[in-house]
Amino acid sequence: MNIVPTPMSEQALPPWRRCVLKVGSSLLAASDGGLSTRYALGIAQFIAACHADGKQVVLVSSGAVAGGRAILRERGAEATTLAARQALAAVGQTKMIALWQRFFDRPTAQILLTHDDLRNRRRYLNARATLRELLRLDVLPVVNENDSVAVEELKLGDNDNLAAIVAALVDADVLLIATDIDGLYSANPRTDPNAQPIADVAAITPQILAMAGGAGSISGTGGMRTKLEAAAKAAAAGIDTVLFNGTDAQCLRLLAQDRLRGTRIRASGTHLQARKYWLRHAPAEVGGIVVDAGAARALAAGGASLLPGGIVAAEGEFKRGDMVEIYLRDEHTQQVIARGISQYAASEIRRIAGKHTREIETLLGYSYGDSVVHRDDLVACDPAPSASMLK
Ligand SMILES: Nc1ncnc2c1ncn2[C@@H]1O[C@H](COP(=O)(O)OP(=O)(O)O)[C@@H](O)[C@H]1O
Ligand SMILES: N[C@@H](CCC(=O)OP(=O)(O)O)C(=O)O
Repeated sequence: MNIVPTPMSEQALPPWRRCVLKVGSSLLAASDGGLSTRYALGIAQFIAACHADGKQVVLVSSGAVAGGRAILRERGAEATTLAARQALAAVGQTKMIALWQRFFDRPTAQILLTHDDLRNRRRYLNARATLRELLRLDVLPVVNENDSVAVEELKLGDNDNLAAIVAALVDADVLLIATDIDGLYSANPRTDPNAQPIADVAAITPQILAMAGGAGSISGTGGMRTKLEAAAKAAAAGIDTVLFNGTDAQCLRLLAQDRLRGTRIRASGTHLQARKYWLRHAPAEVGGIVVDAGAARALAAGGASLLPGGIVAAEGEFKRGDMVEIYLRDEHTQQVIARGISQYAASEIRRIAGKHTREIETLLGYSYGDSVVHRDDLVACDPAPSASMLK
C-alpha cells in the first residue's frame, strides 16, 4: 500500500546567515546501488541560492556507504566484515565528494570527523578553526563521519547527530535536515495512514520522541528518531532544526526564500543566549589571564577578541581549549572582567604576553591564530572581585 501523507502547512522562518545542511543517504542512494544526482541537483541549486544571498552553508553529507556498495557489487564481493565495510566506505566517500563537486564553481572541501575529533578538546578546536577558515574563504565544506577508520563501538553512526554537533561547532544559526519525507508526523506515515503532520515543535518531549520510528529505506540510518535526537542537541546549543523534504523541488525553492513546508523544532533560547550562558557558567580552570586596562575596556565593551598585546600575565597551568577567567588587577584589587576559551596554553601565553600578534609565530614556532581568546568564545562579566584570587 502506498500511503500519501497529509502535506505540511507553510510557515515563515527567521532569517539566518550560517546553516548546517544535512543530506541523508535516502536522497543520494540510487535504487540500483551507488549514488544518484536525481535529488542532489535540487539541493545543490538551493545551496547556490544561499551562496548568492551571502549565506554560508556547511554540508553534512551521507552517501559513502551507499556509494561504495555498488562498486563492491560490481566485483561480486560482500561487506561481511568490519574491514570490508570500512573499505567500502573509503571507496564510496570519493564518489560522494565527486557527486557534490561537479555542481559548484566554488571549491568543495572534504572534512572527515571521528568521535575522537569531537571529544578531544584540541582536535575539536582545530576542526572548528579549519571549518571557520573554509567558510571565510568561500569554500563549501562537505563533512561526513570518517567511516573507514572509526572504531565500531565509538561510531556516531548516523549523520543526523553528527550534523547537530557540527552545527554547534561552527555556531550555525540553523540546522537544516533534508530527508525523503516532508517532516515529522505523529507516526511513521509509511506505515500509519492516520499520521498527522507536525509543523512546529516547541521542545523535544518524551511524547514527541515516541512519535519517531526507524529508517524509511534500506539506505537510511536511524529514521526520525536520530533526527529528533539531533534536534534536541541543536536546541540545547540554541539552534533551531528544520526537517524538510529534499526530494521536493518546490519545497527547496521556498526554503531559499526562508519559507518552510516542513517541521521547525525550536531551540529553548537564542543561539547567543545558549552560548553566553555556557561561557558564563562552565567551570573555569584555576588561574587565568591578567590583562591591562586597555584590553579590559575593549573586552567589557563587547565584540573584541583578546590579543597577546593586552596580556600582562598568565597564571596557573591551563591548556589550549580550557575555560579561563580574565582579570584586571591593580595593587589592591583583582576583578574578573570576562571569561572565555583560551586558544593558547598558559605556558605559551607567558611567551607571547605583551607582544604583537605578528610575533606569535616567531616566538612559538607556530600559531593558532591572532586571538588568545576569540570574541565568539568570550563573555564579559559584571564587575565583581574574584574571591579565589583576592589576596
Ligand atoms: N514519525 C515519523 N514521521 C516522519 N517520518 C518517520 C517517522 N517515523 C519514522 N519515519 C521514517 O523516517 C524516514 C527518514 O529517515 P531515514 O530513512 O533515516 O532517512 P535519511 O537517510 O534521510 O536520514 C522516513 O522516510 C520515514 O519512513
Ligand atoms: N556516514 C554514513 C552515513 C550514515 C547515515 O547517517 O546515513 P543517513 O541516516 O542516511 O544520513 C555514510 O556516509 O554512508
